[in-house]
Amino acid sequence: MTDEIAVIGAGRMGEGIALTFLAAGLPVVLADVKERTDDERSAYCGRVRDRLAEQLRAKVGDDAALAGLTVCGRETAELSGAAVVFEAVPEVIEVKREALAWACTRVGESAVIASTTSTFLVTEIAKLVDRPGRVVNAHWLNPADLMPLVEVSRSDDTDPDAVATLTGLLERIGKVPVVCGPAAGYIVPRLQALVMNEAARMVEEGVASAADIDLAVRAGLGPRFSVLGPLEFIDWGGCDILYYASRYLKGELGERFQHPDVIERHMTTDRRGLQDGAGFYDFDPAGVPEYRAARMREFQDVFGLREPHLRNGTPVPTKQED
Ligand SMILES: NC(=O)C1=CN([C@@H]2O[C@H](COP(=O)(O)OP(=O)(O)OC[C@H]3O[C@@H](n4cnc5c(N)ncnc54)[C@H](O)[C@@H]3O)[C@@H](O)[C@H]2O)C=CC1
Ligand SMILES: O=C(O)[C@@H](O)C(=O)[C@H](O)[C@@H](O)CO
Repeated sequence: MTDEIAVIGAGRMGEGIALTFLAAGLPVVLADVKERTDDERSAYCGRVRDRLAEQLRAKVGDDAALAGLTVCGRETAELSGAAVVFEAVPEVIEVKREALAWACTRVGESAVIASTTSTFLVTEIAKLVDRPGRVVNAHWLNPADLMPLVEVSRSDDTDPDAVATLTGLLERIGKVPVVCGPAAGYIVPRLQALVMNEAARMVEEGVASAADIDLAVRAGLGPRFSVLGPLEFIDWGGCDILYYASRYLKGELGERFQHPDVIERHMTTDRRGLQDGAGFYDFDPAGVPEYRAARMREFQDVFGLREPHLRNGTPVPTKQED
């Protein structure tokens, strides 16, 4: 496998992906495939290159890795050497169709094609290329160069080697790939859509100010979930707590708080979490004290990092009244 990466679309995500690979020392072809005049293309590619040079300097101390970057237009892009091609054009299916059809005429036989789409299922994206088995969705979070997670979504038709190539590459540059099926919203957008909508609803209902809701998440939910994922926290705190809380919240706030069947099953099959030695995870009783202590140390590390930031974080710019 060659080391070369191609990125199609030089916007927010395309630039962030290119920056990530360049900083890791891998060569990148960054192709701007929007129709433009020669002058527009030249100016656009120049701006992208300048921005990446500046970001590389900020990230790794110099822009030496810029030597591995080719920024080009669709007329001159040479993608045949790329092991993995990341498509990062706007979230419009016709635009993706056009860009991927173009890419298929340029990429090598064994290249993996990874779409950064936030919403389209991998089964839909696979219809837009010549060999559907080589298509995987790679959902980077924004900002792409900083967020460790990349959600990798595959379908039953995806070649397992394509998934292995992509996850191997991501791990090699220090990312944390998580593989999921072809379900709408992957993992993070699905979870965060509920959280963001509920936060907005609380502002609308006058429960608290936007700033206080955001602080509650930054000082509470966010740091906690960086140590204990939500399923681990169900086991940690007790499935019974979630079960009774869901019933109460459903009664007070509505149907959207209905728990799924699996929560009811865990209640009736002695899988309430740590207290039963089983839940979403199985716990070896002998290992539980050390497990708890280790997680508490992780909490201390996180709060050590977060405290000053929470107290002295960058203020949100506020519009001044005339
Ligand atoms: N912005 C975000 O926070 C995130 C975006 N994504 C996904 O990444 C993909 C790219 O999004 P962004 O980088 O935010 O978009 P963007 O708008 O910043 O960049 C898109 C790039 O495509 C070019 N472009 C515009 N119209 C085009 C056309 N008709 N044909 C070809 N190229 C065209 C633009 O000039 C730009 O270079 C989308 O699928 C989006 O859903 C995924 C995660 C987060
Ligand atoms: O989590 C991200 O960085 C992105 O995937 C998004 O924010 C999505 O575009 C979406 O979840 C926004 O609601």
